[in-house]
Amino acid sequence: MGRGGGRNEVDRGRYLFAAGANGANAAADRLFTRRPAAFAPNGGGKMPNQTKPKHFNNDDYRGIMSQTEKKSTNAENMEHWAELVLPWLPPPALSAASSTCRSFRVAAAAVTSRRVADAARGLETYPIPFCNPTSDSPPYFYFLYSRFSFSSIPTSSQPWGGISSPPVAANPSSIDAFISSAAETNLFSGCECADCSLEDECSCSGFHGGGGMGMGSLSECGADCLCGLECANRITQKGIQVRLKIVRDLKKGWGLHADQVLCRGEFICEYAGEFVTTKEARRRLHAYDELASTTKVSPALLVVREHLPSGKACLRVNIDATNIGNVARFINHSCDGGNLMAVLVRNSGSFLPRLCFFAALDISEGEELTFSYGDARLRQKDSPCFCRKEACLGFLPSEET
Ligand SMILES: C[S@@+](CC[C@H](N)C(=O)[O-])C[C@H]1O[C@@H](n2cnc3c(N)ncnc32)[C@H](O)[C@@H]1O
Repeated sequence: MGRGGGRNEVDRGRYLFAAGANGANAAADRLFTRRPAAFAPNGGGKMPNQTKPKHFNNDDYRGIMSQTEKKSTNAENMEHWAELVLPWLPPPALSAASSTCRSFRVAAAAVTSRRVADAARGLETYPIPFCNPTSDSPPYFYFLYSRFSFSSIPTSSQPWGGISSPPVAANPSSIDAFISSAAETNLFSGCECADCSLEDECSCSGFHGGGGMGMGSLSECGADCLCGLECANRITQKGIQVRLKIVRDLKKGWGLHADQVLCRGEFICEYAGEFVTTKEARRRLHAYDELASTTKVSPALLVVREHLPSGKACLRVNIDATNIGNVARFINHSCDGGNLMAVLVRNSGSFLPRLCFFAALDISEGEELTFSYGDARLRQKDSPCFCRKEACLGFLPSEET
């Protein structure tokens, strides 16, 4: 929008918002019922029996009416525009827009409060609110939301904080789209069970202890299976089914907390983000390190190593949730291993595993959810750890790339 155009909108918006659509209509109603003297062409005086003044016909009233209607329509248009545009803006642009006129300021405040109320943008079963008791930062963290991991950026922008239906998120089948030629060459095929919950019947299901980094691994039904999303062997494919919240800590930044009691073994969430190659992961880690020295960036690039059964090879999976991912990107590190158990989950027919979190023990409402970021290896630029556990080593584990 040009400068002049913007100013024009500002002036119109300010005036119209002050008048208000209802106020304008009410004024128009009064015009027709009482016909105040001020509108009489003779400059006033009594209008006996509420009759029309001489020389002042219905067309004059219609003219006044249509002007009033136009103003109220413009006000409605401004509000409509604000609702369409503002949810697409990242915080700096939203704040710039809110300073242009009163309608935009009101609309921007509404967008912000809807963002604070649900980090998941209506894409999960329950809203996941931001809670900031510290006031040391903006009231929410801005990122694009994806319920599941994906292999290429699905969209460069996404509305957040609007009142319309939620944005479309990547779905579990996008994982399978990233897959291997194995499925195409029919090396894997899905199950055809009548009921996959009967373990000995379904070839897809199974839990194996000690996968990558000492984690367990789990197999679930996949894209080639005949069962649907309701299948009992797709626990991790239905998104987050428990109540969570994101709480700000002065030392650790945002952290994910339980907002209900969670039982040991319960599925919490997947670590959703973008699958990147190791070369790209190295490039990004380097860039995030550089940025961290000048800005408050909080990188969320996780490297998972899965040791293959032969013991000789290892599959490395890099998941970057720094800018696009789900709320697992807020899970902080704990030196004692935390209360979450990381499990590698592979959908039948998929080559790449997904990293999923289950409750490692019973968790009370309000408790922070944490896990161990891995073996602590001191890097040159080590970051201090504030997990506040007895076992704390004093610095965060970090990946040697
Ligand atoms: C995956 S993010 C976790 C969410 C992050 N706290 C935020 O505000 O976005 C990882 C970053 O969180 C911070 N962090 C995580 N665990 C921490 C801990 N125990 N002590 C201090 N900082 C921690 C570090 O800045 C780390 O680079």
